[in-house]
Parts: sequence; C-alpha cells; structure tokens
Amino acid sequence: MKVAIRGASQIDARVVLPGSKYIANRLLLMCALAESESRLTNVVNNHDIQTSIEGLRQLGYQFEQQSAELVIKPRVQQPDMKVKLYTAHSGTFSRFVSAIAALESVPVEIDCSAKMATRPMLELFAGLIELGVKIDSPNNCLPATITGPVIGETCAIDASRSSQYLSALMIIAPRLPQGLTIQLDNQVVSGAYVEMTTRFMQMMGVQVDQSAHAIKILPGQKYHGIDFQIPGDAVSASYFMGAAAISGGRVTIADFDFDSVQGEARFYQVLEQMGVTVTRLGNDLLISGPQQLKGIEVDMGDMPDAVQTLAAVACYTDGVTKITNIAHLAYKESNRIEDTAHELRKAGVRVDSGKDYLTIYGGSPHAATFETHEDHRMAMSLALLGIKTPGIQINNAQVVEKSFPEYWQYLTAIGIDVNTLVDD
Ligand SMILES: O=C(O)C1=C[C@@H](OP(=O)(O)O)[C@@H](O)[C@H](O)C1
Ligand SMILES: C=C(OP(=O)(O)O)C(=O)O
Repeated sequence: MKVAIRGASQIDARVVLPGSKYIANRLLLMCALAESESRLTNVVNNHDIQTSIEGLRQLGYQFEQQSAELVIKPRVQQPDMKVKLYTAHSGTFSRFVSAIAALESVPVEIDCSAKMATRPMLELFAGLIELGVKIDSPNNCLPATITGPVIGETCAIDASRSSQYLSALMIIAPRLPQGLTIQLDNQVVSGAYVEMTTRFMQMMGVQVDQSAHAIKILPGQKYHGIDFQIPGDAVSASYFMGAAAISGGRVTIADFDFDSVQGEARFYQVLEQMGVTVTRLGNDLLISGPQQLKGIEVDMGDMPDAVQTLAAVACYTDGVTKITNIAHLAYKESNRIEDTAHELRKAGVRVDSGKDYLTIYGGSPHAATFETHEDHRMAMSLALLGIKTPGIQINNAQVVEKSFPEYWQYLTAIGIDVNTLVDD
C-alpha cells in the first residue's frame, strides 16, 4: 500500500487516541503472572498487542475479551511439552517473552519476523544463561529455543542497547522462589521505560529496590490482579502534536495522560521549546503551532520513540535541531538514525548524523517518495511532511499496523488528505 499526503489548509481538531501499547505490553505479562484475576480496559488493538496475547496463550495463559474489558485469569495448567510461539516484529514482546519462557521447564521455541531476527538479543540471553537457562540460538538472535527454569538468583545485564532486557528480567522476578538481583553492567538506555516497569510492578504489589548499580526484587512477593484503564498512547499522540506544530494549527489531545509513566508524554515540552503553545484544558491538552518554529538542541534518550516525530517537525524550523543521546535508536525496527537521515535527505533536507545524534537543518523540503524500512514510526512521522510540502508519498504504508492500524484514518479525520495509490 502506498499513500500520498496532501496537507490541510487549517488543522483544528480534537483527537481521542488508542490506549498505550507500552503499558498494555507490560500489564498483559504481569497480569498473566498474577495470582488473581485482572481486568484491563482500553487495550489497544494493534499487531504488537495481538502478537503478545497470542504468544502468551501458547504458554497457557488465559485472556478473555468480555465486552470492553480484557479479563486475564491465573493460568491453570502449565505446558508439559515443547511450546512454539511467534513474536512477529515486536522487540518488546520478543525480549519480555524470552524471560517468561525461562520460567518453564519445557523448551519454548520462539520465532519472529525476518526484521526482528536482526535485532539484538545477546545481552538478555547472556543474563538468562547466567541464571541457569539453556539458550539454543545459532547467532544470539531470534529464532531461539529457551529451556528453563531459572535456578540462579543473581545476574548481570548490559542494557546499553535496550532497556527491554532489564524490564524483561524484572517482570519475571516475582515468580522466582529466591527473588532476583540484577547487576547493571553498563549505562541503561531508555531509563523511562525501566521506571514504567517499576511503577506497574509496584502498582501490582511488588516492591522493587533500586540502587545505582543494581535492581533487587526480594523473594516472597506476588503480583496481585488489578482493574485498570490504560491511558492514551503518548507516542501516538506525538504525531498529532507534530501536525499542529508543522501546520501552525491547533490539535487537542483528549484525556491526555498528564502524570504519565510514559517518557514520551513529555514530548509537548520539547515542542514548547520550539515555539509551540501548550494549554491544559481540564483533562485535555491543546497544542497550537506557531507562525515559525525554532531549532533546538535536545537530549531524547528517554523519549526514543518520538525522535522521528521530532525529526519531521525539525524540517520546518528556521534553524538547526540537534537530537542527542540516541545511539540505541540504531537497534529499532529500522536504524532510526541513519535510515531517518537517508529518507529526509530525499526531500532535500540537510541532515548530519553520527553514532548518537541527528542534526536537522530546517528549511523548505521538496516532494519525495519515502521508504519505511519496515518501520511504522518512519511511515507515521515522514507523512507529517505532507502537511506543508506537496508531493509527499509513503511506500509500504501498511506498516502502521504494528502500533496504530487506524493512523491514516486519524490523519484524514483531522483534515489531512490521505490518498491510497496503487503500488508500483
Ligand atoms: O520497554 C518498552 O516498552 C520499550 C522500550 C524502548 O526500547 P529500548 O529500551 O530498546 O530503547 C522503546 O523504544 C520501545 O518501543 C518500547
Ligand atoms: C521500538 C518499538 O517497538 P519494539 O521495540 O517493541 O519493536 C516501537 O514501537 O517504536
């Protein structure tokens, strides 16, 4: 599927966003491991979350859709023979379920998409091996067969390429008879996501002790089931904030998750530095774009998934935007440093890129056809250029299914013209 984007003359819209994929991804697992029933509402229906539910079902965990609620009941039977499951393109589920698989004493064979098979797993596998788990993987990536159970109580983890390794081990800790001490071997990236894991573990009754070099979960703790409404997805919100910023129009994000555990919920503060006006209206957040955006320098280490949104907005400033502390973006669905730079250059934008930064020189981008590199965020963010620049097209636009299947309809609803074209 290919789409052509034509900007709206004036954007003035209110957007109600689907629930956070990040919170859902954690709660599905924590609730599955809980000793009592949980009820979740506003669980986003996207490919990543369907993949998580399906994969956990293969392990015998129970998910039931009851009208608007997803009901998760304690597992009654653990598998007594080899289990096979599929993690598709989801980095989060690939890492989290590898740790869950290590709780079983039968082999769990985990397969994934060709793209996911190129994303790193090595550091998590090393941590699990230290805990006595057998990992059978030809190249330290998925596909792999994981055979538990965990027998150790201490391991080291290097989370300098992905925080998901650390969250994965934290999530299973309450199920380990001796608890777990995780030594932090290196700098931890995407720290806000580890904080998110901690916050939900605490909400479900598990105490997490954190020091500068270790995370400790004491034995004898259990997840208690919860009744919880998942707030809106902060990264999905970033595209509509970006649309207001680029167009100079107004977008209201309904029921914005103000005291959020989602790092990217602070993206509006980044836009504010660029000249956007932000107004709180009760539970809503109004973003009003300025006449002219300013370039800024900003550390996006804790907002990794909004970097491409910012890169798109940065194309329309009257200055230079430097996005720093993003070396870990090389290991996402695409290389979000080099591939983003490459695509923006197609529109005549000057971009400098390095191991841990992107520098974008604002100006007047011209028409371009962008490739998505199988990255949903590449499609969603680059489409924003079409708001102001005629002739923007996106190939393989269906990649948005991973996190936000209705994205193109949402753009149409705020007045942006999205035309589906026949593929070349
Ligand atoms: O824990 C999570 O839910 C995530 C952590 C981040 O990954 P890294 O820790 O690999 O940066 C983020 O980019 C990803 O989309 C989701
Ligand atoms: C990086 C992302 O997800 P994951 O790592 O789960 O594939 C994302 O949604 O942008």
